[in-house]
Order: sequence, then structure tokens, then C-alpha cells
Amino acid sequence: MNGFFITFEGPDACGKSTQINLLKNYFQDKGYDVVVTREPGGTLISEKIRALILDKENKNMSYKTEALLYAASRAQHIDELIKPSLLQGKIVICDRFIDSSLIYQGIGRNLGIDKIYNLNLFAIEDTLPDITIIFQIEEEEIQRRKNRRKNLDRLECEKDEFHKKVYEGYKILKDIYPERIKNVDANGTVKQVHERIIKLIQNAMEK
Ligand SMILES: Nc1ncnc2c1ncn2[C@@H]1O[C@H](COP(=O)(O)OP(=O)(O)OP(=O)(O)O)[C@@H](O)[C@H]1O
Ligand SMILES: Cc1cn([C@H]2C[C@H](O)[C@@H](COP(=O)(O)O)O2)c(=O)[nH]c1=O
Repeated sequence: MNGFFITFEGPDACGKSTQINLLKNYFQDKGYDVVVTREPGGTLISEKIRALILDKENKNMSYKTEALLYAASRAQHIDELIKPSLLQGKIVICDRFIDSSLIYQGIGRNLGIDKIYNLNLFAIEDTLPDITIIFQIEEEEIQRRKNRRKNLDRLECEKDEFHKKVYEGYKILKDIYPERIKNVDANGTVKQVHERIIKLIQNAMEK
């Protein structure tokens, strides 16, 4: 595949969407063909699965069902949008991908990282990101950013203990996949974080 696949990861409200927007503009100004997408979601079917997963009414959803739905949404996303776009040589920027499942379902739900990875292999086959940027941010700053939100989804409404496990999980993921994953300091202004991200991506694209 000739395209370049970038994923953004981190705890809820860490600033990913804000930075993805800036990165898209950065690449488009340089003349690249860019696809911005998200998980769960990115295609009609995957967005329907997203609505099901994040619906606060679905309080009884089992953790296994949740993990399978995220993987199902991903399978559709890969087959319908991500793989074809990469084959066309595009830059694909995705807000969350398999690492969210490893952390939220593997660690947060205690299903185990290895089990969730293997489950997702069926969905993604050989398509892994060229670079994954994980936002590392002070917990107090996340809280400040979250407080601005009005409507919280099913996952955002989870107990503090769940979010703490997710937060700690994101700190150790780079140790498991040191080649693919780069941590970024997501504290500071939007511009400062953008500049840090550009440096990491330029390095990865030069390799
Ligand atoms: N560097 C920054 N400094 C201060 N506020 C920021 C910064 N980056 C983003 N924000 C604000 O923090 C909030 C969350 O940002 P954003 O929606 O980009 O996060 P996100 O990671 O995409 O969230 P989620 O994954 O939960 O949807 C928004 O109100 C946004 O304006
Ligand atoms: C892909 C993916 C996501 N999640 C969680 C993470 C967030 O709480 C929501 C998605 O909402 P966002 O506003 O788009 O960040 O879903 C997850 O638990 N597992 C996954 O694989």
C-alpha cells in the first residue's frame, strides 16, 4: 500500500479531534489527498454500530458484546474506507483505532490485551497504522476539558475507576509497540501540541 496511515489515541477529551483538524489542513496545504475518519464509525454501517455502542440506554451491554461491536465496526471501516484509501495513495488520519480496544476493553474492562488483540486481528488482518500518536496529558487538564461537555455518552458516563485504568493504560502502550507508537505531550496550547505532532509525523514519513 502506498498511502500513509496515522491514528490518534488517548483518554476521552484529550484534544485529538482538535489536532486532527489542524493536521488535515497541514497536509492539504501541502497538496496531499487526506481522508479524516474516526472509530467507532467512518462508514454508514460503522456509524450505526457506534450509535448502538455509545447509547446510554444500553446499560446492560456485556463487555464481550461491546468488544465484538467495536471490532465489527472496525472490520467494516477497514474494508470499506481505510484499505481502499491507502491503496489509492491517500493519507488516512483516524481518530482512535485498535489501541482504543486494547486499552478500553483489554485493560478498562479487564478482558485482557492479548485476547482483544487476537479478536481484532480478524477485523484488521494486516492493516496496522504507520504511526500512532498517543496524547499524554495531566489528569486535571482532562477534567477541565471534559467539564465543558454537556452530553456524555455511555462510555464517558463510566465510573472514575474505569477512566483511571484507561488513563494508566495509555501510559504503558508505547512500551508494548515502541516502533509504531509515539507519545506526545498534549499539555499546553493547541499550537504547541500541533508543532510537536508535526515533528513526530515528519520523522515517521522520512523513514
Ligand atoms: N491544547 C488545548 N488546550 C485547551 N483546550 C483544548 C486543547 N485542545 C483541545 N481543547 C479543548 O478540549 C476539549 C476536548 O477536545 P477534543 O474534542 O479535541 O478532544 P477529543 O480527544 O477529540 O475528545 P473525544 O475523544 O472524547 O471525543 C474541547 O473543548 C477542545 O476545544
Ligand atoms: C474505537 C474505540 C473507542 N472506544 C471508546 C472511547 C470513547 O470513549 C468512545 C468513542 O468516543 P469518541 O468521542 O469518538 O472518542 O468509545 C472503545 O472503548 N473502544 C474502541 O475500540
